[in-house]
Amino acid sequence: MTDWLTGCPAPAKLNTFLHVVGRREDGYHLLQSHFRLIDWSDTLDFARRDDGLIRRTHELPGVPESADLTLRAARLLQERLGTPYGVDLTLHKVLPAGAGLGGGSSDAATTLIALNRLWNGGLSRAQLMELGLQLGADVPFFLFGEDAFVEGIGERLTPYPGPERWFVVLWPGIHVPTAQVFASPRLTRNTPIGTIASLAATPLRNDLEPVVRALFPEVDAALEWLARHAGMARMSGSGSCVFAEFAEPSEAERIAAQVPSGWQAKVARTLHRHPLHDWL
Ligand SMILES: C[C@@](CO)(OP(=O)(O)O)[C@H](O)COP(=O)(O)OP(=O)(O)OC[C@H]1O[C@@H](n2ccc(N)nc2=O)[C@H](O)[C@@H]1O
Ligand SMILES: Nc1ncnc2c1ncn2[C@@H]1O[C@H](COP(=O)(O)OP(=O)(O)O)[C@@H](O)[C@H]1O
Repeated sequence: MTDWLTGCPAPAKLNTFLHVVGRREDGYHLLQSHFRLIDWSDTLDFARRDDGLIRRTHELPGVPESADLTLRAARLLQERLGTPYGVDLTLHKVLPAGAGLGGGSSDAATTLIALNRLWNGGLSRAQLMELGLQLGADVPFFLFGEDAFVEGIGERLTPYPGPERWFVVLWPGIHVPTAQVFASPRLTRNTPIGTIASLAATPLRNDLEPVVRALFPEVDAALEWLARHAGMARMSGSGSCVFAEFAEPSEAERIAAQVPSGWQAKVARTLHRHPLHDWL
């Protein structure tokens, strides 16, 4: 049994569309969405400890240890397995947080996958997905590990592979609090439920976009700029990142090169599978 794992990737996702189709009794919203993995990632290192302690060696601005999704994931798995092992973990943060890319959720998913291996946990993909849902609605998707049609609050997943694409992902430099977006009285919560086939024939839309545009002028400006230069633009998840989609990398690079200074642009490509897919 190996006692460390380094350079474990935690890739981001984009929502090519997102419909809010209802609300659960507990206030959580029911969604239908196409989640795609992209090759823009955080990375994590893990060193097993024999004394049961779980420690981080990184700092995350604004995120205390008690809220860090990597530590929360490690503690949850340790408890579930009843293992005597602990870990020193290090997150190399690249992805903007609170940006609709699911970075924190992906960090949590990679932690569960890596520690399940490092601690010889033996949990299946389905068991880890169930555990991951306790950490956040996006976590099961990253454990599923491939493009998916996502329903419920994020726990019902059907494989939904999309074509190879390149995206210009534009980060307007702000963090959007997901809970504030879902709490807005402006949010429409009654988009008709579709099937994969019917939705494939429907124009792509993110129901959270009008709410975020109205609350955060930076997101509105980024969407406007991208629509003008790329001919299309949508927001991912609850923002703040917006993106345009291309069939060729050269076109994406051309648009990214024109992005005004002050905004961060990244050209990202679709991933066929999560890089750690075969670890489960
Ligand atoms: C909207 C989406 C779509 O991909 O993405 P992000 O922009 O966050 O990546 C997700 O469903 C977000 O998932 P995630 O970021 O894991 O959300 P959570 O931490 O579970 O929830 C944060 C808060 O948002 C609200 N929430 C979240 C998900 C959901 N389906 N309905 C909700 O009402 C709840 O108030 C919850 O307390
Ligand atoms: N490891 C982590 N990386 C990023 N954010 C984290 C992490 N742990 C906790 N958080 C908290 O989760 C929030 C949402 O993070 P993230 O998943 O990146 O955004 P989003 O849900 O918009 O995609 C952050 O604003 C931060 O407070």
